Amino acid sequence: KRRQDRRFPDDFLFGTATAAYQIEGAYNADGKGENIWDRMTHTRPHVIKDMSNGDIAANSYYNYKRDVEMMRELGVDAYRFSFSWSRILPNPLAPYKVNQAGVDFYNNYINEMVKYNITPMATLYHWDLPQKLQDLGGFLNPLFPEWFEDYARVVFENFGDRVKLFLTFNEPREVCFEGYGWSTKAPILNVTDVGTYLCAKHLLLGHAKAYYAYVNDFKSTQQGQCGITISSAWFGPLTDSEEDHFAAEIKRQAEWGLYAEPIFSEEGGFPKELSHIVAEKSLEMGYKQSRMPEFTDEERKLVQGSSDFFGVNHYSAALVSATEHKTFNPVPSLLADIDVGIYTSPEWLSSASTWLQLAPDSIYNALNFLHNKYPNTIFYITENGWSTTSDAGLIDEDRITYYRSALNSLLDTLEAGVNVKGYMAWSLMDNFEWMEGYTELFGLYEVDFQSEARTRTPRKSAFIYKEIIKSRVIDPNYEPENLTMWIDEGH
Ligand SMILES: CCCCCCCCCCCCC/C=C/[C@@H](O)[C@@H](N)CO[C@@H]1O[C@H](CO)[C@H](O)[C@H](O)[C@H]1O
Repeated sequence: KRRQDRRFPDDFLFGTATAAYQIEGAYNADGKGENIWDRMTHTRPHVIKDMSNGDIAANSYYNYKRDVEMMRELGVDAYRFSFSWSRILPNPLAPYKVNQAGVDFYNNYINEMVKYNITPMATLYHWDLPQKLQDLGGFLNPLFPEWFEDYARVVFENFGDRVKLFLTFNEPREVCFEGYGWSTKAPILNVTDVGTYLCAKHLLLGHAKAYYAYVNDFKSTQQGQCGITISSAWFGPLTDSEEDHFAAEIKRQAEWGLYAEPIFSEEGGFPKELSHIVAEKSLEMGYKQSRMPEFTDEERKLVQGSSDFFGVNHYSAALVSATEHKTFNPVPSLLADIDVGIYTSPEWLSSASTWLQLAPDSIYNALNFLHNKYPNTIFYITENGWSTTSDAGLIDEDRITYYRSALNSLLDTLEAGVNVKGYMAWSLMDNFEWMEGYTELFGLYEVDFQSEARTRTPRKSAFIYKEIIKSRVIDPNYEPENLTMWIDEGH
């Protein structure tokens, strides 16, 4: 039984997170260029569950002052948001011609945060690739690392005087596997054999080039830090058998090791066992070489160590079996390569999202594992949260249960000596949930998508999170008196 007076350190950064395409709207305002989500939702609307899009979303491009007011209401220390590449560089091949209106928007947004002592944490890429780059192959083009470095330099130059925490990419797995190796995120390319692996290599090189651009040309004056966010669900073995332990390890390598190992491991390069499996299967199937590309020595060294911290998006867990619960997958594909089954317990509380359950101790299991694998690494939890259906309303008891459980697991993690410096709740407000449109909502604040103003109203969970941030303690019995929000003094 956990003690109830355990505290988060005073300097621990509590915040919330969002992403440009999911909240900003203004998809074609003031010179913004087209991105892959604009193109996909406009030309193939049926791929989104409710045929919706992010054209207006929460309209944060115009509502950003209200958004910062909500941050002040919650009393957050930090706010994680992302830049829209095509808003800043409508022609991404011409990085010397910025869209001043886009730069002004982010300047105003950041200034409003800084004015109220809210630390901005900025992601350079949260899935909204300029369409022009996709027309040239996107992450599959070997020129991608150069395009990304050019864009990163524009961001550091314009915003690095006030932003001290940068993240290059949000969730490489979702970019590469879901977008290129599968069809569950734009650009839904479904190149199952090589899409994930080629994208992973170019993404990692782009990350490393941006990181060293920061380290060599900006860090000494700006004094900030630059990391990457990797989705790190927990995958443990279904049984104690050796086969299931190995299956869980291979699943971890395929889900996040593919992106973490080249940066954070001592050896560098893609994960060993997974590389071996993919190489073997590729040759058996008549490929000339492994479908997983190699890094040259120079590339491996460039990527290795290219991060000041590890951003973890953590939501859930699954148990992995070498023999049970398998599904049919296209051959060849990453899922066929690893050939394991996954299981989630019916006893775990379910959210509105098929992939998201409250799996006990999952933060502790994932972070402790990563800490042991990559000792001395600094971690931030850059996303964690819970979805409800669109008719769920303001009294969101399941979300409260989830947040209390997750934060208790985080306290266990801190007590075990893992160096976690912050926690960003996903999300500040309801937003466009990618392929699920507006059918799954993650907001601490409800957004009325029927109103022109996109009115924001705090849910009960917002009051619970506010109390945790203020007291640094998780009181399981705390109940707000009513749902009227206020701003505390000093915020
Ligand atoms: C269809 C049957 C499913 C069975 C259950 C499977 C359970 C698997 C559990 C592990 C989940 C692994 C995939 C994890 C994905 C998430 O980390 C990730 N996609 C979250 O991305 C962020 O999500 C937010 C909310 O979805 C938000 O949209 C944000 O933009 C993303 O960064």
